[in-house]
Amino acid sequence: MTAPRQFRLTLACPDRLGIAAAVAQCIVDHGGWVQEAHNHAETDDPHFFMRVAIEHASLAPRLDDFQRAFEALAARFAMRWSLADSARPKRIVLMVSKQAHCLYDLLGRMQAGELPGQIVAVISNHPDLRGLVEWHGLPFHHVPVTPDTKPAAFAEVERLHAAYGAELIVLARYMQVLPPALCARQAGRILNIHHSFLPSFVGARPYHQAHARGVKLIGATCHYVTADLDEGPIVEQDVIRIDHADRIEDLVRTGQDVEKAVLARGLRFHLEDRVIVHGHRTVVFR
Ligand SMILES: Nc1nc2c(c(=O)[nH]1)N[C@@H](CN(C=O)c1ccc(C(=O)N[C@@H](CCC(=O)O)C(=O)O)cc1)CN2
Repeated sequence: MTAPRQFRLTLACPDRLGIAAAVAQCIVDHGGWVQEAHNHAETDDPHFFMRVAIEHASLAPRLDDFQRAFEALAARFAMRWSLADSARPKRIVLMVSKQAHCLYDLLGRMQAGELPGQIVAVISNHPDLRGLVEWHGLPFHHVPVTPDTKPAAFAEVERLHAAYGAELIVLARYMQVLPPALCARQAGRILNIHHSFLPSFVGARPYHQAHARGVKLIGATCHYVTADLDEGPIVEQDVIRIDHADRIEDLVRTGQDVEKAVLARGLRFHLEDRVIVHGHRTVVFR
């Protein structure tokens, strides 16, 4: 059963009286039929966040009028907003190094029609996973990264990103640090799966750190990528219990299942326009 086609309106602005009423009125004035609505008022730093799912057929006939009217409303409330069509899946470039578990999972979800987005290509700094990707009928690009070649390598990544018309990069266990300029140009459009329950154990070897520390819970974190390693706004997290008998390889095996589930959930929230970034934090209308 395919999900009903809808527009997803998301917005954020300084909080004040009448925002929700004005938004609802603008939708009704243009025949919009609301199917789902969430809002959140941040009290510490007074800000208002809203996501409204509108039946596509109800608004489509007057879409241009609605967008003009909403632009005027947005100016009145100093709002940042976006309107997405659920029938136009976002184009995704996956990046991976050698570990395949998250790539396998996302390719499987794509194959099963579960992923509300379109994977258009895979980029890796190793050749190892070419066969798996091409078996799924997707283009694979091997872009090696060494300290000397890093600037040219990421220039090639950005060229491919533009060539595929990508709207999202997903780091599915990509083990190279992205340069600040790329992070800035694609702010809010790069997701990473980090194999720890952040802010604990940043870096490339969190399972080793977790084992050494003797923690009883390990986890994974899906976050937007910024120039500051593993510091980006968090979209989704989860944990799983371990114990004294677990060796590092047991943590890696157990953790992989959490990584796959957290990345799939975080990616779906982004693809369904359920995430609004606010400074260093996110509002997620699950
Ligand atoms: N600008 C950013 N780039 C990346 C981030 C990020 O948050 N900001 N996350 C990483 C993923 N990651 C952990 O989740 C991670 C990957 C790699 C390293 C690291 O230290 N890499 C070494 C090389 C390691 C190797 O070759 O195996 C390095 O780049 O020198 C830390 C954390 C993806 N990129």
